[in-house]
Amino acid sequence: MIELEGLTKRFGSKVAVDRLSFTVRPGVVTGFLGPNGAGKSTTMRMMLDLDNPTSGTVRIDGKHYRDLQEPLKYIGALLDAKAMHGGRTAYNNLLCLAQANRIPASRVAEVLDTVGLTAVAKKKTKGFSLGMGQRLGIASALLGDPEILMFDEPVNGLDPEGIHWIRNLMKQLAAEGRTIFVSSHLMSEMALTADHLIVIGQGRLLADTSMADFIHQNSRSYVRLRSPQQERLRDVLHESGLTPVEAGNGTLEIDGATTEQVGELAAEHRIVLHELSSQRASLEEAFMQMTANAVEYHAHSASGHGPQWAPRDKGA
Ligand SMILES: Nc1ncnc2c1ncn2[C@@H]1O[C@H](COP(=O)(O)OP(=O)(O)OP(=O)(O)O)[C@@H](O)[C@H]1O
Repeated sequence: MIELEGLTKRFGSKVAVDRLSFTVRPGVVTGFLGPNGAGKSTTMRMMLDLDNPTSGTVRIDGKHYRDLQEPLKYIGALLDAKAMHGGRTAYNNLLCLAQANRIPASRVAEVLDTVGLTAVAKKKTKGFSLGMGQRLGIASALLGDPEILMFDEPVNGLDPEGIHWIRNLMKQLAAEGRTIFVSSHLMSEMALTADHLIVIGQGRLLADTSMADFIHQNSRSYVRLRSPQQERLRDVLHESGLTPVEAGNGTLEIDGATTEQVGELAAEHRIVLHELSSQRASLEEAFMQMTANAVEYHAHSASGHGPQWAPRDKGA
């Protein structure tokens, strides 16, 4: 378990992390979301004692990081996959880390196997692709067999097979009862991986909720339908107090209705339906909706000369 209480970090006059309090629990994958510059990396660095908080605390299984004996056995992290020694082989990079943390050398081969790098174990890492570097970074996080794992943008540079692999790995580690904390900008991927979400904007906590509740609370849900008898259907819907809206391609959308309600109404009036579905916005839409006012930079698209980045008004 990771517990943050009033965690704050200032860089000069810039408040990068602003009184963050939340708990990352075991047994689930917790996604960490926020627009660029929201303070995610700074928060993760403070969790690992790589940055000192200006105020507030982080506890790892009830203790400060610096009080953990052999911390890699408590918490493993992938923050910067390029942080390996390029002149050393994959095996030797991990062996050095293992020896420095009193982890048995036999564990190196195990984690190389877990991440699929056994065949290149004896190759120097400077020749590694981005994806291989990510896998090696994940191997180093797993080295101490920790109960808590933290991944900053783990799918960065991975191909579809690699993305699928890391998704399953995180789910499997969570199912083993471990605490998994992961940041990503890839919303579609996060939607498939995380059970719980922590969302921050401009250093502040915006949401600490389940994935399902987050999408439910921050997006529109509606019923979509198509019928070859659209005029008649519209009349029937209106008579029942519903307000269908034309959505193009012969499709109607109705807010505040259920598929059961609309389906039964259509059947009652012997109206043929070619489509009847319940629609919910994606995590990406919900995220954009929630963080709209917490994005540091927005593109001006009206110029016709490509995006120009400009600071947004940072009121409340
Ligand atoms: N060492 C530093 N000195 C000064 N400002 C910093 C420093 N590190 C981060 N910041 C600022 O703190 C804010 C939060 O940065 P951080 O990298 O934690 O955000 P992030 O959510 O990880 O962003 P991204 O999604 O772009 O990686 C940003 O405004 C950044 O410019």
